[in-house]
Amino acid sequence: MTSTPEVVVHANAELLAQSVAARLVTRLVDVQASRGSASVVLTGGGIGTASLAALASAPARDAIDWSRLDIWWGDERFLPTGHPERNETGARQALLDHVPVDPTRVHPMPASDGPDGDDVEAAARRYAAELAAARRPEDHGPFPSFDVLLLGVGPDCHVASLFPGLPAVYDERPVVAVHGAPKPPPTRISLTFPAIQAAREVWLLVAGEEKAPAVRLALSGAGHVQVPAAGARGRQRTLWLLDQAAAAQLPSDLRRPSV
Ligand SMILES: O=C1O[C@H](COP(=O)(O)O)[C@@H](O)[C@H](O)[C@H]1O
Repeated sequence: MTSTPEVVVHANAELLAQSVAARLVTRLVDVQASRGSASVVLTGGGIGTASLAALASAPARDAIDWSRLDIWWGDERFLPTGHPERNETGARQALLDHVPVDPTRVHPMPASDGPDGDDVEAAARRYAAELAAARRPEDHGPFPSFDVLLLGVGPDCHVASLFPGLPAVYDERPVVAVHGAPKPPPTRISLTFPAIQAAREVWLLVAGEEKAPAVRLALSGAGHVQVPAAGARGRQRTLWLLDQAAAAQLPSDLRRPSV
């Protein structure tokens, strides 16, 4: 069972990033108050990383108990540790290096110089095992039901590293290796739809006019094989957080301004 998408449009990318940061504070604080700890899945990409930087700069960030937050990734570029193109590197620089996270609760996807070397299939299995070890009895699969799962959207409608028509969009395993991604680097690791759709809330962050056709397609009833963003839905909430440029091709009944 997944939720119907809601759309919120902000005036520009900067306000969008600040709004995502504010929403994260509110949601994670609420979850921690009710359940003790919370989990978030991070995304790479321009607006995803800008949102993390906005969170690092937000005074309210200290309302989050960073020591009771599990941090996962939705996808990773399979490159050496610390490579500037790794999503982990961007997230650490933008946010994680600036807040008191518990290092044992930060779960980056393996790097190509990690314990499995350049065996990306083994690295994907390793991440699946790490997810399985973190699942609780109330979860909806061999992985945690994440509280908030953040995704960027590519102009080709990809989310995480689920690219249109590639085998990963059909895969039932929670984590897979991706070969031949059309966006560099070609080798990646990604969560798949079963893990994404088990999240309580999925938030898609999209900025820029080059993304407007992808946003329109994803919200017009397209299938998830050719339009992976259309399959990104949370069990309780699916929130499309857009700037005006990304929302430009949406029918007016789907655009809800932020004020
Ligand atoms: O390669 C990736 O791209 C997407 C979108 O990035 P953007 O810069 O176009 O916003 C991102 O969500 C994903 O995590 C990343 O690996």
